[in-house]
Amino acid sequence: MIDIFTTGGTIDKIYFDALSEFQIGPAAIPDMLRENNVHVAHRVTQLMRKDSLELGDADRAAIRAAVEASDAAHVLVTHGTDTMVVTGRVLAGIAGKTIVLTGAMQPASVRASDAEFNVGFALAAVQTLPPGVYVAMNGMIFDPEKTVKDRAGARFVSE
Ligand SMILES: NC(=O)C[C@H](N)C(=O)O
Repeated sequence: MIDIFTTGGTIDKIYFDALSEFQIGPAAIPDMLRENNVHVAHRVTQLMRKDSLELGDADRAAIRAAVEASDAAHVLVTHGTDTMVVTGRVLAGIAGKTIVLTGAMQPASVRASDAEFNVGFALAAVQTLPPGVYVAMNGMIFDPEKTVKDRAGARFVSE
């Protein structure tokens, strides 16, 4: 069983035409898994709908509490990329669980998005990596303690 917690971020953004801007909508991952015929046992819980720049300490504590309370050994967290490593650090030290964070640089709702690739990659990572906390983005696995987002390059890099 993979417990999937969604927190928002660009991966879940949808275009609101009346406002001509993107807002965070319902979690993209349930449709994505169904459309891609993913049958691995999983459960999706939307914890919050926030751009990760708006997450505070209380939000991160709530994410940690949800992960700690999960009975699953494999936990996937979808999250905005700007502060993904910050939340990854807050999730350190939860014993016996493989915890993988992923997200997207472009909304899942747009055609040229990295969302499906990243979610597929993260699903593989969460089922195969040993216990610990990882960021799985754009085909690479990162240690949140030693990683930064390179905003200009739209990628993560190890420090
Ligand atoms: N690509 C993203 O997810 C960036 C967004 N500002 C966030 O961190 O929620």
